Amino acid sequence: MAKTSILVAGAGGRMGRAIVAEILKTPGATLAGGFERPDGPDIGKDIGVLAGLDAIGLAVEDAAEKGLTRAGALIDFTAPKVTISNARAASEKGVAHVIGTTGFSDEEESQIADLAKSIPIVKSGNMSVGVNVLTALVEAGAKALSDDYDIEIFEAHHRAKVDAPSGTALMLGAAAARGRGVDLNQVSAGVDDTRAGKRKQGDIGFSVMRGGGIVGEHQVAFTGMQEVITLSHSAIDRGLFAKGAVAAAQWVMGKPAGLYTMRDVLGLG
Ligand SMILES: NC(=O)C1=CN([C@@H]2O[C@H](COP(=O)(O)OP(=O)(O)OC[C@H]3O[C@@H](n4cnc5c(N)ncnc54)[C@H](OP(=O)(O)O)[C@@H]3O)[C@@H](O)[C@H]2O)C=CC1
Ligand SMILES: O=C(O)C1=N[C@H](C(=O)O)C[C@H](O)C1
Repeated sequence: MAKTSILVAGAGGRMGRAIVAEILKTPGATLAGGFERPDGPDIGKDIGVLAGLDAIGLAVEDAAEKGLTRAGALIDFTAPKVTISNARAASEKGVAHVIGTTGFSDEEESQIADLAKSIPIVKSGNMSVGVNVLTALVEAGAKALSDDYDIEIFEAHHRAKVDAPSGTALMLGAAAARGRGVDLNQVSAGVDDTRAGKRKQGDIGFSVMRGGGIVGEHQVAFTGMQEVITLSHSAIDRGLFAKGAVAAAQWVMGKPAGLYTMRDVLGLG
């Protein structure tokens, strides 16, 4: 099998299944296989059937290692600790890594940056074109408007989402902070605290909702005393993120080691 084929971590997950389906319909993309946790319920099942398609004769494996010997890239939408362990395995085998997982600690972020010294890694909290364009709009808005406009980032997701605020909300917060020339860590409200008390001028606030099957909603509001400007993005289908992830895998194979973002993949600068 060509070393340009793509291995899928968490192939039985919500995103894993969407990614398998996207690889199978993308011209030039080949599926190297998929894996789940060793005691997972999907081990041994046909990956195509799990993705809601016909059988393709590839069974879900119980570890990354075997699949990595066949793959040029690993797409990984799992959980932070799993992704760190996969990044180590990918770097031992010299395989490019596309990371969609969110909710990393600062320590885990720096481990990924270290591993990106030996393999090319694309990492983004949101793989859609729309959100990556939206970050540029938010940065421009924050630059143009004074801190008399309160910035609030609202996100809503399905009931099974684990991390909060979402990776996308944090990307949008970082874009707003860049526009204002401030450090997000110094001005973010709502990430760790309760939001009780008056709003502090210059704070970038985060609000979170969880419910049902919401795929992903994000809004950035700039609220002044006389007007509100709202920029927003709605994800209608997970295939959106899968499409971005497969494009990232095809883009990153053969690139020099380094930590890349979807803005690099999409040529957004
Ligand atoms: N960047 C982006 O554009 C997007 C990012 N995401 C992020 O992707 C991540 C996954 O989301 P989602 O698909 O909804 O979550 P799911 O829980 O549906 O999928 C994660 C999958 O990983 C599996 N898994 C757990 N441990 C391992 C292991 N050791 N090896 C291999 N697989 C393992 C899980 O199995 P089990 O359930 O049995 O534990 C599950 O099947 C989240 O962090 C989410 O925020 C989601 C959408 C878009
Ligand atoms: O968990 C999800 O579902 C999603 N996670 C990503 C995030 O944390 O922003 C991207 C998308 O919104 C869906």
